[in-house]
Amino acid sequence: MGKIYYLMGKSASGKDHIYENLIQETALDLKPFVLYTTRPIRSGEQDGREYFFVDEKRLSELREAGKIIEERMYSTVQGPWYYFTADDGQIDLAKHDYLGIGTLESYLKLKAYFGEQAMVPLYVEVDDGLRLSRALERERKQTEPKYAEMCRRFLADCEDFTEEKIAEAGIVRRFSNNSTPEDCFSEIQNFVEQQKKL
Ligand SMILES: Nc1ncnc2c1ncn2[C@@H]1O[C@H](COP(=O)(O)OP(=O)(O)OP(=O)(O)O)[C@@H](O)[C@H]1O
Repeated sequence: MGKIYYLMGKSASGKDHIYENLIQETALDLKPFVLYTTRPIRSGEQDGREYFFVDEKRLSELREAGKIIEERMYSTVQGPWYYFTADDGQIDLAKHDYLGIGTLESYLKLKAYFGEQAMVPLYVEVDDGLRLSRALERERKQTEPKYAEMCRRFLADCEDFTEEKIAEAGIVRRFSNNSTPEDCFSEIQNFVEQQKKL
């Protein structure tokens, strides 16, 4: 039976970067598990790669069709943004292993939906000061930097990723991304290789 490897961590902890590297590692043979969002696409992102970028009308259609596994709404400085996971036929655990990115909350809902044995959490951590400076550096490179939203995300993370919530989600193993991206990636790569042998 296949597994869903699920990357989690606070904003700017390096999930996208690690995701890209893991997906490209052909030996791991992980298929992308793509979530949906109604937030505007950022420069450098591609529809169907980081997320499926859809509008609220599409979300309503999927809701009405009973296809939503989990959904979250964030009140941002640009209005409400929805992030959601849909049972749209992309997952076939009889055939493949998958890699997704999400939150603790979505991880718990996926665990309830697909079963605990199907889910492997990959929790990435970076010291707050370092993470904030990486977030700022990343935002500066955007054509229209959204600093207020960056700050909101940083503060919201403190509530979304409390130690209690991490423990409640059953997350024990943590991967530090304080050092180089290569160090963090190779630690996760080794872990996934071990898991695939189980
Ligand atoms: N180990 C590292 N050392 C230095 N910079 C890093 C490292 N890992 C990631 N970065 C940089 O930090 C920034 C945030 O990384 P990334 O966008 O991958 O984070 P994320 O967790 O996907 O963020 P978000 O959840 O906000 O989308 C990027 O500019 C990335 O290039």
